Amino acid sequence: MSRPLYRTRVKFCGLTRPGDVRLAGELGVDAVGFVFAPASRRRVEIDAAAAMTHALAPLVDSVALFMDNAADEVREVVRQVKPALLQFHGNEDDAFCRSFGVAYIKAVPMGGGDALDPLSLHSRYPAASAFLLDGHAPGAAGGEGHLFDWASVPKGMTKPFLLAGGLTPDNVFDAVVATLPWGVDVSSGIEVEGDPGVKDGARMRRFVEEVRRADCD
Ligand SMILES: O=C(O)c1ccccc1N[C@@H]1O[C@H](COP(=O)(O)O)[C@@H](O)[C@H]1O
Repeated sequence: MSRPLYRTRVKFCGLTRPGDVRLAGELGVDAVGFVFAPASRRRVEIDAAAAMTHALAPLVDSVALFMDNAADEVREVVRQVKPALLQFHGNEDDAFCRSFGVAYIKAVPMGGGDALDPLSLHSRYPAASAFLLDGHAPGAAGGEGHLFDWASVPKGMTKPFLLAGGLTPDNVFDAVVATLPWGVDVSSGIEVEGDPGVKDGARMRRFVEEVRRADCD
């Protein structure tokens, strides 16, 4: 399939350091994610995330990630961090996700082995801006580098989808060519080994280069 002038969006997730946020912007990344999921090893405090937004380059979005957080906490993040998008990884329904007045992405676990039915997904989350197809199993958290079979990405997605789960600078070229996603989302694949939340500048750079190479393919 030819994709003239197509640009795959890139989101770096689980940032915990202002310097990584700054570098993401310099590399031309479209969005950075701050994790508020309760049990995450990359969870940041609300005031730390708000401070990191000052390191965002112009035209780079911030995304706040949740997994079954209480509504009050989501509201407080929205108030203080002012994210452009919310990303939900738990059992939140459409009414909950859209109740904060901020566009949202719904994560879909692809690691359970069941075929994904795009029609039922779209009808369960009619207000979602996009879906994030992630490699973890249903009920599990993301950010653990779990790949899934890209052949299971359904063809009939009428909303944009982000591909996630186990992406690295070494496989993202193949991932983009195989699935033609709206965007890709990565966390552990651009980190310093064994240090969740600490991104590796060289891996960040190579990840973006590989996405751009795929866009020219
Ligand atoms: O990053 C986390 O700690 C996290 C916690 C709970 C839900 C989702 C989480 N991260 C998301 O998972 C994807 C895939 O991560 P990886 O690249 O496989 O490490 C990541 O893009 C985050 O959006």
